[in-house]
Amino acid sequence: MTRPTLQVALDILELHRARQIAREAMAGGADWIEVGTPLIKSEGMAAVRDLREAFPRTEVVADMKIADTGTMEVEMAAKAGASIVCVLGDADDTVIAECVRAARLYGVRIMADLINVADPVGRARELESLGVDIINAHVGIDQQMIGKSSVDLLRSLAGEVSLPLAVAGGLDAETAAQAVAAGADIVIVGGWIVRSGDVEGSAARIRAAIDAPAIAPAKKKSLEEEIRSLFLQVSAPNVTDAMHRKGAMSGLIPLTFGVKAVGPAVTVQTFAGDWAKPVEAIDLCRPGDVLVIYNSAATHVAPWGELATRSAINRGIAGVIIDGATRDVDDIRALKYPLFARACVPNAGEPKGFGEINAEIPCCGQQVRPGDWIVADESGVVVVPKERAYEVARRALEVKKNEERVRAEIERGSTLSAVSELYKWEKK
Ligand SMILES: O=C([C@H](O)CO)[C@H](O)[C@H](O)COP(=O)(O)O
Repeated sequence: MTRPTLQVALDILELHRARQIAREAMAGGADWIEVGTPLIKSEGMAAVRDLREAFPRTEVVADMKIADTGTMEVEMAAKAGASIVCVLGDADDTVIAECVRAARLYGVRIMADLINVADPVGRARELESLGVDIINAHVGIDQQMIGKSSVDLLRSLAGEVSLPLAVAGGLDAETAAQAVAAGADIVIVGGWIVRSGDVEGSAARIRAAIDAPAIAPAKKKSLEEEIRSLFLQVSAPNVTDAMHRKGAMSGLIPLTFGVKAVGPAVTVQTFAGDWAKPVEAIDLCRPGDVLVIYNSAATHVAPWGELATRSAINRGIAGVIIDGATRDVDDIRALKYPLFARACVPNAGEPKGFGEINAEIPCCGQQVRPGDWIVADESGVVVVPKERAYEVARRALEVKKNEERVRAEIERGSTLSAVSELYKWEKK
């Protein structure tokens, strides 16, 4: 088997950072450099020129995602120094044919990207007959967030075309190895390398994985397990960032430090100090649920305390959020239990039995339905609509990964303003 090619996709907005990240990725074992679409949109052909100059002996791939004016775009990328130019596989045949003609004239190759193509196998065959040089089984970043897999797309193409096959979309060391086992000649990795805090090390891990692909049988998780494991890896701020600054409850205090609560909500609506429904709800929760209580935002009387907390622990409840007050905070802290409330007050209420369990409730400025996901840590509490839980969890992990490389650059002595070219990107 020939050694698979590792193409690092520089999906970075700032050229000075892209150049340095490319150096580190090459040191880790990358073969080809891709000037990613976001970099091309941010810096134009200057980015292709710059990276060609910095890496004179490397294949430089311009991810132009050409949709029209094939000749003009291939020509500009080729003249700037690209040796491979990407066209959308979904572009009209006239565009593909023009790209191929221009590529022959300028001595470059064409990679056709199957992102969003309805019939990938049929289109890959057509693209081959139109003369493209490489087919890319690509699942875009937004599509990855709803669980689409580039390795599955690649598998569907195996043996269908005789062109070299590339694969791109959310690959890490494990899935990159699976892609090679499924027939990938070129493995394209963006985020997992370029957003990592250790770019060289991450590239080296992918290199090792694709050079000797050892496939461990994947353990299938349920969707709920998958969502939980993703949310456990991120913070509440990562989650609101992923939701375009939505979902955060306001006015809650984390009463226990160093703990986190993640899980689907069981909701309780009740009147100030009436603790019957909150305590009955404990027995209805499944292990891993989060109990969310609307207690009329009252801060003078508590529907919750130590004995309820001990009961919640016995049921495996992941945490409790109260739009209202709690008492027994010292005991609850000693139990290291994740509890978030508006206030602490010693007054107990009474078990009158008003209210209901598992109806939609307001909670600290947000609406919460049973089954919506809660992510709570020392920064606060976020609610995620159940229909978008997987997607938001994936996006939150992307937010976290994005911060890793930026953090590493600040640790090396830079500042947030310099790393992000803040003045340049202020709204004009
Ligand atoms: O082509 C890409 C995407 O459409 C953004 O331009 C990425 O380079 C490609 O998906 C690889 O990046 P990751 O998915 O982050 O590995």
